[in-house]
Amino acid sequence: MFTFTNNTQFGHHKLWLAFTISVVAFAMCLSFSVGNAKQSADISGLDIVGEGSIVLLTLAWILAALASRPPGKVTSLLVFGLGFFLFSATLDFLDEFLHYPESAHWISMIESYPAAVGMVVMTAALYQWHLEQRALNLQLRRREWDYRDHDKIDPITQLYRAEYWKEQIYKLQQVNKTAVLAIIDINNFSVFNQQYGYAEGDRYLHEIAQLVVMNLRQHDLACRYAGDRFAILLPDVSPTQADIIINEIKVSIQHLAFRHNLNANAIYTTARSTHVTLLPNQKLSAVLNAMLFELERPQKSAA
Ligand SMILES: Nc1nc2c(ncn2[C@@H]2O[C@H](COP(=O)(O)OP(=O)(O)OP(=O)(O)O)[C@@H](O)[C@H]2O)c(=O)[nH]1
Repeated sequence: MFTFTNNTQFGHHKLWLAFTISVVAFAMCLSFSVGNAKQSADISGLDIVGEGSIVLLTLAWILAALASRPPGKVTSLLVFGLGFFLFSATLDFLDEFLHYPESAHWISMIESYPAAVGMVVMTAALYQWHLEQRALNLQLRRREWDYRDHDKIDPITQLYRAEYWKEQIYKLQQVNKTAVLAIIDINNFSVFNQQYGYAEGDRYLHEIAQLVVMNLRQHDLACRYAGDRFAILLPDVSPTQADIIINEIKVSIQHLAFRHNLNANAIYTTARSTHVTLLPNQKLSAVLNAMLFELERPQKSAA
């Protein structure tokens, strides 16, 4: 759930949290200062549930936006818009309990205006969000294709897991496309873990993942296959081009100078790989088994 820990953005939004509390407090002060309590016979339980839920859900939306988003234009517009909406919703909710004298009928009249302003501001926020997402989509190329499912992202490498890779392969096969599949395996990674610890191993895997992504073309895909293995999908590529790309990834990994703690001496590693061209009518599971078998063979054969 939402907490103030590193996993959420709350820590950056103390002012917006204060703004949200102030909006509710201001609406309450305004209503209580001019309204008188209604007789219980005039209070409708159904309206209280309906309008109370709108207030609670708007608050939940604000908290969700603040928990998930970094500070910036989109977040500010979203929370500002939702804040106006919350103001109207709170007034609406409170007038279920309060009766306003003739002289204070303006309060019921102004109730709907902040909501309308809030909607306009939120529309602007959503437009800005769309522009922001277009920029982010470009950064995500080579890590994510046309379908987002955050549950399938591996937290260590920040790449999608093998399941996603396979789904994208099936999609290519469905439209009769040929593609090259590759698996890259880091050599002797268990020895690295033993020497430097699992946490450093995680950091190493993360850095290798960045390298793999950097070496791909814009429309390729890199995923984490399992353990110290990376899965790559190269559509629209000739066998020679695929050879070059995969070889360059391995050379990059070989040149990665990983530094453990404050140690100036770099640690280097090597990787081996296997790749095949998958035709639309081939069975992925059979091809994958053959690739994994190839990787397990003595290292010369899958170099
Ligand atoms: N740090 C870290 N290690 C992992 C993770 N997942 C798997 N491993 C380790 O990766 C190692 C993989 O071992 P092996 O499959 O024998 O691979 P290897 O030691 O590279 O051996 P070869 O591939 O034959 O060279 C094991 O020690 C696993 O514990 C992970 O998420 N983080």
